[in-house]
Amino acid sequence: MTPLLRIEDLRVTYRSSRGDIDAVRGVSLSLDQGRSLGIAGESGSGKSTVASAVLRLHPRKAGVEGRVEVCGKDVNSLTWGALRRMRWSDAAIVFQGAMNSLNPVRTVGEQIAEPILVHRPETTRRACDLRVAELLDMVGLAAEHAHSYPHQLSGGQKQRVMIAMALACDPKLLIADEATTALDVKVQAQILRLLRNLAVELELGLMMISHDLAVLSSVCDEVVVMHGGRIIEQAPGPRVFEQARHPYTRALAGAFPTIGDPASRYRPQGLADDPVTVVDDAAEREFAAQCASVDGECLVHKPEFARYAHGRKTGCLRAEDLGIARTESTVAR
Ligand SMILES: Nc1ncnc2c1ncn2[C@@H]1O[C@H](COP(=O)(O)OP(=O)(O)OP(=O)(O)O)[C@@H](O)[C@H]1O
Repeated sequence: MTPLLRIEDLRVTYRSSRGDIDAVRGVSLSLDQGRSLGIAGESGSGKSTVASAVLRLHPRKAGVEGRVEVCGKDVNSLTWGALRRMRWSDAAIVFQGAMNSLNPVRTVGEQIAEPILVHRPETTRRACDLRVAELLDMVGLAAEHAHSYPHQLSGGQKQRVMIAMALACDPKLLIADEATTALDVKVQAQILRLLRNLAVELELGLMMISHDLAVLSSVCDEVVVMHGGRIIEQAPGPRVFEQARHPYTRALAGAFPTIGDPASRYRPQGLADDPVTVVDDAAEREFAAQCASVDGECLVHKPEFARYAHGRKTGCLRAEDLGIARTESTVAR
């Protein structure tokens, strides 16, 4: 079966006045219909760049190499017209803080209807109203909310509207990029439950991006962890905590926010240095300098990304010393 999403050796470089930034450096992953994949990592690790590449939303000047396929379509060779059709109909995205991008002077119903009317212009007004009511129901909002303005809704309700909008054209792949980060803990849990239930009911492929490993492990079948533009670990979502082998994943698992100091939010615990954001070929060694389990070899060799028991993959040279046996041969990354 062709995966819904297949990314092969993706590399994305941003051009900036301070020089090139290799934001993604050889990411490969795939996602089947009806499955959910989480992407974890600190700020600057390249998570959103992967999401942008799936919908070709990165700046035009960015350099992109590798292959991205959505529903079997090679995203980077689509014409602009085909790309427009692919967005919303094959894949849709809900961004962090997207709820604040709702137009304050248009009703919720008008805004949910917009992608339907643009992408399916043959839809009658009546059919569109029915679809809006159905979408509101799917995200747990009463049909009357179609007549509400954004300021009349809570943050959680606005995020539900954004999810309804993303689902308007029946995409098969839904990407949620930090979609619950700005919400309080209780509402966050409700939205996560909603996303998980929708993914199951509609048999979506769900890609969830978050710096919060707990959030991802509660929703996703599989979690990959990014550091410095690379995937450094992959594990089944529900077991990512107890089975984390890479010291960076373990540090991320211990991350918690400090009240009153937003800059400290979700800083991985037990690492010595600043996170790697502007990355280069030495990023693995930079991580080694931060790592509590480092030994001499880590400072010299580039770690292999290898497969271990129970569907785990990790890019830590010392994984075997740290408690697991390799079961299959090395895989390219
Ligand atoms: N449009 C851009 N132009 C230049 N550099 C960019 C651009 N977007 C991202 N970057 C840089 O690319 C790197 C990866 O950024 P990205 O946003 O993908 O990381 P992230 O893990 O999603 O972080 P966050 O959680 O903060 O969004 C960072 O160094 C970032 O500063």
